Amino acid sequence: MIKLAPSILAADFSRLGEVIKETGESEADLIHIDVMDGQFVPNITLGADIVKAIRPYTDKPFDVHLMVDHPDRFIDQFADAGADIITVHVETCAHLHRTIQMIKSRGIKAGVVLNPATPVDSIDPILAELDMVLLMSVNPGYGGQVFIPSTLDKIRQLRRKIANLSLDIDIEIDGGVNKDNVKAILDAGANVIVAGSAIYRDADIKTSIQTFKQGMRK
Ligand SMILES: O=C(CO)[C@@H](O)[C@H](O)COP(=O)(O)O
Ligand SMILES: [Fe+2]
Repeated sequence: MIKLAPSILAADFSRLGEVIKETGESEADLIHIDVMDGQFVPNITLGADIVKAIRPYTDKPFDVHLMVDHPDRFIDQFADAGADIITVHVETCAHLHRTIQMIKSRGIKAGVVLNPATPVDSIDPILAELDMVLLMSVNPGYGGQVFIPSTLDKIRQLRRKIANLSLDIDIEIDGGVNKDNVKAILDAGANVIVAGSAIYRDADIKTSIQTFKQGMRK
């Protein structure tokens, strides 16, 4: 199933509750929440207390993308705050299998994120344990960057691998996705699309999401 996960990183943080409510009333399938620690990535965003504060504004699943070193330290906090999916970067996990088990032990979905320079093969041993693989199509840290075209080959490679193993795993793409490149990304085999600036740049969030989803269905 094809899904859209608007990234609130590009939203107006001064009215975050309202933004979550409007996104919740839209055709969005998930709400993508970028957590950055100023260590693994050169930027700081928000923590579990903010996720907890916005949780009452919608029932849509929260897709929490952890861009933090040693993510094991924060999994319980984000699960308690209301995350439905937690993804961790393979580049940050010394014991990836343990981290994935920690997430799943909380009864929520678990995914792994790969930076643009990290090969798809690096997660072969853990693939069968995952609900989702997130392929970064920019180097993480900021919204509004340009999509890296070699991501398309990684999507095809990963989709082939998943099909060969008869697994049921979502492929999510994050970074620089817009109405002009989203079809190529879906055609390559991705099924979950993160979009930040392409969605929240417009004041009318619901219409922006509706239009973006129409473009995904074409
Ligand atoms: O994880 C990240 C950035 O590190 C993303 O989720 C961005 O928030 C996507 O923003 P756009 O590239 O769509 O503006
Ligand atoms: Fe993200």
